[in-house]
Amino acid sequence: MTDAKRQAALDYHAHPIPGKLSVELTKPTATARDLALAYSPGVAEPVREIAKDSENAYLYTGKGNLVAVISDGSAILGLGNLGPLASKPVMEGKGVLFKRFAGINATDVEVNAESPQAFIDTVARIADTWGGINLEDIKAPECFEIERALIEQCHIPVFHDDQHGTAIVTAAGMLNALDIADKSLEEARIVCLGAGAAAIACMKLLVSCGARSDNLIMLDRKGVIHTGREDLNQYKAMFAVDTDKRTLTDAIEGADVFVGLSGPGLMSADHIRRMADNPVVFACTNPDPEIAPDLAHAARPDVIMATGRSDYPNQVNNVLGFPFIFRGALDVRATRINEEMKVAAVHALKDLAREPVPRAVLEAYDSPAMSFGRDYIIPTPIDVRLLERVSSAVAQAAVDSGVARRPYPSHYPLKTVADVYAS
Ligand SMILES: NC(=O)C1=CN([C@@H]2O[C@H](COP(=O)(O)OP(=O)(O)OC[C@H]3O[C@@H](n4cnc5c(N)ncnc54)[C@H](OP(=O)(O)O)[C@@H]3O)[C@@H](O)[C@H]2O)C=CC1
Ligand SMILES: CC(=O)C(=O)O
Ligand SMILES: [Mg+2]
Repeated sequence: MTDAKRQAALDYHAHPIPGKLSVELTKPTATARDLALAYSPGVAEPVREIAKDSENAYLYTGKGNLVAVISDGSAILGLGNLGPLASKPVMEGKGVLFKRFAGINATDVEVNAESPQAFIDTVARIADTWGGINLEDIKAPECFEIERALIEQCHIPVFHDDQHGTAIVTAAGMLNALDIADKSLEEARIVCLGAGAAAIACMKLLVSCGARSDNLIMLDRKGVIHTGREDLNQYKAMFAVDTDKRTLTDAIEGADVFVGLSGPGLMSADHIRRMADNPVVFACTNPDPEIAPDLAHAARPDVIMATGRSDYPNQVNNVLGFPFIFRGALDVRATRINEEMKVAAVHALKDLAREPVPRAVLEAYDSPAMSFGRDYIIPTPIDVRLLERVSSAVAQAAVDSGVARRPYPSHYPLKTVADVYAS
């Protein structure tokens, strides 16, 4: 990043007031009567109702439209383990995206936990406060057990965004990219650099969408994950293949797809030159991808290239998923976010990319034209139709799969965030 851009980012966060979110009032507070309703004595009435039946919290408090974004700061973007407080700008940022794109109020919570169990205990004790929990930037393998335990212990949807949000968006983009390359997921030879939270979940979902495990090579810091290794945790071991390939240079030879969920600058021009025709490269590490798009395009004019960033075409980033997935889940009061809901989100995203792009998106991206093709494999986050399509698909899947506690919303489809409270 240039010095000017770095300073612009710091100024954006510092001015005119520090941070990116604030709390707003939803009720009048001007008069003594208002205060007597908002606080003492009026507030005692909803207290009594919630004590009688906890479901009344959805009626009398903001719980039903409130998501916690919770992190321990152990895997902040691709920056590594920088601790809970340093993760706060990202968690506030996720809150901004929840509100801006799906009308969901979000509180960020940064937990200083000495162990995964301490993290689980802390979150489980306060979970009832929210309508849902979005776990964020927690490193593997701890994230898997943390998510499993919290899903079991909490009565609200718990969703590790770096796993499932990323996997949903990656699968949608991948199906479209391979279609454009005239290849199929079933036949594609895939290399995944990274074997952490995002990589494991992305590869699991690609396999359940049709990719063949024996066509897939995953690498961690020590190289190819193969059956001869004795240092693999159970999550990596699921992807161990019987091969004599050991390095990225070995693995990438002739590959159709590269997915990077690892660290900055780890893919070279030489690597990309070794790939098959029309290679699909998702260099998704944030903020600096495994290979810069300019370098990738210079090395391979036939590349179909995506990054996690907003300033290049094809942003494969979980921002396309989590706001709308939680919107749909909250609106039917789903008990969890299950596989059916995730698959519904994949198809809604994939299909939307094939439709004409609204003028508002072209203006926001200062682009004369965008249409389904190499530089537009997935919708942009600014596209208001995501709210309509993804939230509806997720809510319907929740109802159909039996995890919804409310019927499909009568005020759906949502056309803008202003429709959120229209029920
Ligand atoms: N675009 C998007 O929407 C998203 C992008 N990401 C990106 O994915 C990356 C990983 O995040 P996450 O899964 O949450 O983090 P984790 O800490 O869970 O996993 C990181 C993985 O990257 C591997 N890795 C790190 N450095 C190297 C290296 N030099 N060579 C090979 N492998 C390496 C690690 O290997 P080892 O296991 O050996 O330590 C580990 O498997 C981040 O950069 C993040 O920004 C994540 C979520 C969403
Ligand atoms: C996008 C995101 O969640 C990450 O890079 O961690
Ligand atoms: Mg993240």
